Amino acid sequence: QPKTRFPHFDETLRDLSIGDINFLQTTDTHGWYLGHINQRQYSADWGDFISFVDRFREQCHEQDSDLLLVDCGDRHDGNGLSDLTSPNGVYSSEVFMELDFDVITVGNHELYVKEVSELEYNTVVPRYGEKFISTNVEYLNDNGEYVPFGNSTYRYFTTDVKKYNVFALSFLFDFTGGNERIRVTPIAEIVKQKQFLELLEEFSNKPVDLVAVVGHLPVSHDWLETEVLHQVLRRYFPNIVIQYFGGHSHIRDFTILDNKSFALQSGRYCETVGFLSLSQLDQDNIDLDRKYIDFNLQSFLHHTNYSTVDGFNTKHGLQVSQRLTDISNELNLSETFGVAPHSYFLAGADYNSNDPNSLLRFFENHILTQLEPKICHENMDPVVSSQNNSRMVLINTGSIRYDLYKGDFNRNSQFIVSPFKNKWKVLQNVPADVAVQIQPILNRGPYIMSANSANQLDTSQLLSPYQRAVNSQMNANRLRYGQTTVDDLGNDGDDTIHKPLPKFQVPNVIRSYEYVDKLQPVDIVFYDFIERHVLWALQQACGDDRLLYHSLVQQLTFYNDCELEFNVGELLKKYALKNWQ
Ligand SMILES: O=c1ccn([C@@H]2O[C@H](COP(=O)(O)O)[C@@H](O)[C@H]2O)c(=O)[nH]1
Ligand SMILES: [Zn+2]
Ligand SMILES: [Zn+2]
Repeated sequence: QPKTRFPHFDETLRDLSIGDINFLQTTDTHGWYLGHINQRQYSADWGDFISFVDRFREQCHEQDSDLLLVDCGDRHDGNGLSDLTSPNGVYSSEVFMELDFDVITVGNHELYVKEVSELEYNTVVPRYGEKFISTNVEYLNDNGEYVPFGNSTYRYFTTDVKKYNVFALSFLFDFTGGNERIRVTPIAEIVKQKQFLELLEEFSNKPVDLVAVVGHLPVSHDWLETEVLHQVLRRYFPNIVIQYFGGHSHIRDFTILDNKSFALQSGRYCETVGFLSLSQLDQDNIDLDRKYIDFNLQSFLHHTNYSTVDGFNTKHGLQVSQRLTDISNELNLSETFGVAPHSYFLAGADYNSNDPNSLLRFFENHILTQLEPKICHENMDPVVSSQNNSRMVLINTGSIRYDLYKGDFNRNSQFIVSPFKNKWKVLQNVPADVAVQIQPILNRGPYIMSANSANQLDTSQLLSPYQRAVNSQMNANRLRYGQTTVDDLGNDGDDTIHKPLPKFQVPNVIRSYEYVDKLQPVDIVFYDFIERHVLWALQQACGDDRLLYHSLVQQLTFYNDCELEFNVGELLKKYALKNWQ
């Protein structure tokens, strides 16, 4: 980390208002513990955050208040620090675990790959002991038994200062893409199960001052699973505060479920620390504050009343920052592959109007076309038709995770832009009139969330109605671009006042199309992660011609032995080495 991490912004910061019980939330960190090198706004690292938590706890305790720390999962996939080890997360988990959490749980990114789940279960779960919980995710252990993915399905504890009794639960959304060690019971089912209802019954008869649900699911009103859960919890705890913490959709959000129930979600990628305070838990009118703290030293110092970094940093925080530098060197994260001539934006530039700054257009025109067929495994059928056919290479935009910044493009940036190690498959000899329909069909269809199911979500639904509302921030011209959140409490949640970032619609899938003549049959190449979705679209495109659909599907095969060597991140590196020197 360069020493210039302390950003000097002119913006006035909104203060946090400490209450009887206070929370700091992280979610969807995806291994970004080194901080954002290209964005000063989010340039603090995990060591700085550790100092912040310690300093803020001191402040809360001085005011006779509690501080609890929660993490809602998705700690893997999205940064070289996490994804350059095998299994991914070896070093990033070590760094993450330097911080004590009061309640912690899993996200879907701890569950795709078996080795990642094993690492998580065997190291992170024991590290946090009773604080690591999961109510609806189970792990198949080496004895062949399904056990909670965590120490237990709940945690019941008493806070240090106010001696509040907290009953904590944790839920993952209805995720169907887990590996063979994972079993997820959807919320809609678990709320009918005897064992779960008995647990609620048991604790409704114990002293409980607060029910805390630390989950990996969005908090927006249109996410129905939360509503289903809330109705059941309210039956058992009619007059107790129920506080939800959510994640997964990577936004800042706060919703009000009823007069004693609220939900906070704190963004992604170590851009945001969520803050929540609650006071007068036993009254009908709860006093509360929520803030979305930008992940930088200026915010951290401001909220802990420090004026110098030297005074603010704790020994532990500095040690963790040093460890991060050492790991970064060991993994060679700053090895450069070239210099990007300008920035490319995922949602910040308009894909539909062919904006040259659109990352997705750049991928279609220059990156996907770099893919080469390569047959290495003896038992793999050669792709016979590729030489003469046209070719489409199709990916889900969910596999592209972040903007690509002007300047140094290095080993870390490669994983930041696209970390997944998916394999390529090919449908051969697809008639051109059928092939051209695949992308539009998928883009009209539901958002691709998981490999295993045709899913239900519309991309725009990832934003709550409040997020979608037009944001009329004040004095926009003098401010810097950044997050501008509108939630159930209004538009004063961001600790730093920003000018809203441009945000354009992102399609579900993008594709390159290489052809000599548009009538030629097409080889459609795509990530195995979206196989079910592509076959669904192919079926639609074939219409009544079932024979054609079946003969195409029969020839479905791997395109190459691609593994990491040819994933989209590697193609980007290949392009940078050739064109950005
Ligand atoms: O192998 C993979 C795994 C995931 N994806 C994409 O990631 C999102 C889920 O990410 P969250 O951080 O949980 O929101 C999923 O919808 C896919 O779009 C992928 O492309 N390949
Ligand atoms: Zn996530
Ligand atoms: Zn997620």
